Amino acid sequence: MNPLRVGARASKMSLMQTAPVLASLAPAVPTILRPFTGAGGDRTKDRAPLESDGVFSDEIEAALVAGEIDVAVHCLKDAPTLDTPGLAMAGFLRRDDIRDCLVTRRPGATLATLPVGATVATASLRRTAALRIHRPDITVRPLRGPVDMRLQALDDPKSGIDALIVAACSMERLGLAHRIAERISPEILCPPLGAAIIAFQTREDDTTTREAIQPLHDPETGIEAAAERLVLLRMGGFCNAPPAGYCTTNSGTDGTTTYTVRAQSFTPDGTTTIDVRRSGSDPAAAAVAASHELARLGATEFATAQSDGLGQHADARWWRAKAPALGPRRT
Ligand SMILES: NCc1[nH]cc(CCC(=O)O)c1CC(=O)O
Repeated sequence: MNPLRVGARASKMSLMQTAPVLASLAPAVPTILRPFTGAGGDRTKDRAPLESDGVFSDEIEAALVAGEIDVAVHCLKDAPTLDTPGLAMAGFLRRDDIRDCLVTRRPGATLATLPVGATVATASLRRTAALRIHRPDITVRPLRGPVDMRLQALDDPKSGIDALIVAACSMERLGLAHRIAERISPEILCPPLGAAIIAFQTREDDTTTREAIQPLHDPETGIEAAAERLVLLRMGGFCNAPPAGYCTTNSGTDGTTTYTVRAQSFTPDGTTTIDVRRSGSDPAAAAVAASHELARLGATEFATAQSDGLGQHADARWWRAKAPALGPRRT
């Protein structure tokens, strides 16, 4: 068969997570990798625009639509919530560890034992909100850019950064799992919808390519991914904003499978959190039920307020001005 032309972001993490996948398709399916150096890679400045829907993937999707590549590799977390017309997700790799992790400059510290007043670098609203709840003494320093560049900043003693919070799977994909100081419980820091899932996107009508990549697809992850995208769709969320959450699969000894969808929304100053779980044998129904409950408790207002105030999310005063209208802490 003709080689599959695969498009992926050119960051170190993207290339390191994509290369083994390509290798596993050979020799039956030869592949050629085309790296894309789009908007996502070099936004290390904290005044860069928020990571809104599709900012990482627009350029790769355009090449896919134009027929310049056959497969796009995305972190599902960064992929557009709505399928771009003519394109469709064709497979999902088995999910990695969904947890975020703490990476410290000096070994040994955990979120609980970081010194009072330590500086933790993250530009994520979700991570900032969790820090404000669990460690209000910590100074949050906005830091964007590829994970390997954030690590360089951490390791530079002049940066004054004591720790980072990044996805555990991004450290694993970079071959840096040994630098993980603590894998943070999802009860303390809820992962984003679509975390730790690598997705393959093709043209919708390209059955040849869709079949060629089927050996890579993990059905359980596919179901969880679909449930999580449904929550995102219903809540109007996007990569760096609420809601957070995930779907888990539990196979009972009696042959039944139960899906639990957790969904969470919060204000970044940590004053208000909504955290819901819905379970059932139908993952889509669980996702819809969790979304309804989140909306009923006011999360849609959170999401709207978040997207109104994107540039100001680090400004606690802005949040205090908005938060009273959103009601007290619910759960
Ligand atoms: N926004 C950057 C990004 N996009 C996906 C991941 C992690 C990998 C994944 O969840 O698939 C990361 C880095 C991070 O959050 O530390």
